[in-house]
Amino acid sequence: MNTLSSARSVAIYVGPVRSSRSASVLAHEQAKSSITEEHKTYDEIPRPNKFKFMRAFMPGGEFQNASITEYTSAMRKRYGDIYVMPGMFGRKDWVTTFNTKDIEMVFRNEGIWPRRDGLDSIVYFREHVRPDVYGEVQGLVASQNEAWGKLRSAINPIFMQPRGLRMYYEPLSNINNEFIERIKEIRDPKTLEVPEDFTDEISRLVFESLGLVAFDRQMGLIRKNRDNSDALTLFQTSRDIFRLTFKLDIQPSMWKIISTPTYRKMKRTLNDSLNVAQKMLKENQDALEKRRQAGEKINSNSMLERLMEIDPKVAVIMSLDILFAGVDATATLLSAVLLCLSKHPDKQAKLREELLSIMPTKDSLLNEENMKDMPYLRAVIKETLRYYPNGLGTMRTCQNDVILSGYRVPKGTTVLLGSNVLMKEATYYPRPDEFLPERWLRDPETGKKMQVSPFTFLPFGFGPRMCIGKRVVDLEMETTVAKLIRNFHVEFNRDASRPFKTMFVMEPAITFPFKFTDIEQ
Ligand code: HEM
Repeated sequence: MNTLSSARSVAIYVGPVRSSRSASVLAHEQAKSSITEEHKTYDEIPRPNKFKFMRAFMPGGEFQNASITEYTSAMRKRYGDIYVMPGMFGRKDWVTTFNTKDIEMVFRNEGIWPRRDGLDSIVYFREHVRPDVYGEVQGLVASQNEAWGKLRSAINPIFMQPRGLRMYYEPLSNINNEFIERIKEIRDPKTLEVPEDFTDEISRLVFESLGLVAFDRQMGLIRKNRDNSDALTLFQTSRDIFRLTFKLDIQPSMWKIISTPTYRKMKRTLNDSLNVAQKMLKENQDALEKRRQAGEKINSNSMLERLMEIDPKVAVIMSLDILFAGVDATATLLSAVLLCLSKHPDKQAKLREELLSIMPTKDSLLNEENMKDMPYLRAVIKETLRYYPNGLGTMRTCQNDVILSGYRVPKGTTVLLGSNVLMKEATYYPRPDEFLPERWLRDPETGKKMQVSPFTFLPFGFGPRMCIGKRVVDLEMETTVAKLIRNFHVEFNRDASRPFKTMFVMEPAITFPFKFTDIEQ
């Protein structure tokens, strides 16, 4: 069955997603007309020797344990703002660029169905190992071209409109209350510090919140049901997939030639998560059916039910993608916000002042209305995304021939866009090493906002293929940070000179035993 055109599915718009077709055609024509023989050829782009590059990732090699930001920065120093990372073992060359004009050029020419390759091991699993489940619906992270366009058009209204999120304020508040109880339970009564493995607690909180969106239920992993085995499988697998895809798809790997232990682990991990997700969503469907049969009129309009309306298969795939794409990135962002506020107590006090005016009591409920009045909270989160960039940037496969830094780059080339690295450069952000949420607010004297090059602040990507979870992240981060800072004064009394490393996305490199002191009022 073609799941997306089945009779019960919502009307699906087959066309450009958000961006205008004519704008993209125009950009393509402009890009084409400006390519001349005077431009340097693709082969002239600086690059390391393929075998030397491969050896650098082997035991004893320079990049053996390097994060993606470490090895791309080392290469940038050696080759400049644009270079080729040679392909190997069935993976194509990737051009990497740190030039804002190139980044803009690639995005402006991304076409109506922007293509982001790079997760080949997941694509392979979905296409060849479990076609029985995925069939024509590969999910947003893995599909391309028209198949991606159809799916994204169907799902966009569910994720990108604020009204879709309204119903989550109350259950999210319950989850945050549970997290606060958990902090009080586990912190040392004398030092008020939480245990070293607190990042696991943060991940459980984020998993619980995203699980609410993905599976319409609270799994209980924070306190009530910490050993829930299905939930633990989903929790663990969604985190493992990221690490495995880094090893298989970003670092040189031979899995396309021979079945490596890492690929076999990936296959088991993907199968395990799929089995649990299918089981859970079947339980949801059965429970709904029972209520329907009992004469209940069901109109919860949750995100999951709206996905089910499109197709139950889309719901399974999307639920898994929410956890895979969302848990680690959001959990690390929350650790980073707490760290920034701990290391900058003046900013924390300023934020609390704002919170006290909106939340007179510690259990004041947050809603769409009062959340609008929290500009400093939003500035703190935005500045954390700049201060601790989550990864290098994103990728696009060029849909047209383009000129990047004066070189002719042919259609079909994959380009790694290193925009996140630019967020720490003084050329674009004055005083880049200072944590200054104020840079995102209007200057009280001039009334002006900082001018930022739009192609240097893209933590959620760009254009029709940008992160579909951005609004969910905003909701989750804003409600949780507000609740925590309203309840506790947070400190971190350890060295935090290198707190994160970026393998595929950023992850903690140290433990985070924060100190949580209750706020009196
Ligand atoms: C701090 C947290 C997060 C960050 C920094 C982040 C960042 C990103 C980035 C940079 C992309 C690529 C965008 C592009 O290529 O233009 C992306 C894609 C995606 N993200 Fe997120 N993300 C986060 C959380 C989430 C969450 C919570 C969800 C789910 C609710 C999610 C779902 C997705 C999906 C499904 C895609 C693929 C979209 C597509 O290809 O159409 N992300 N994210």
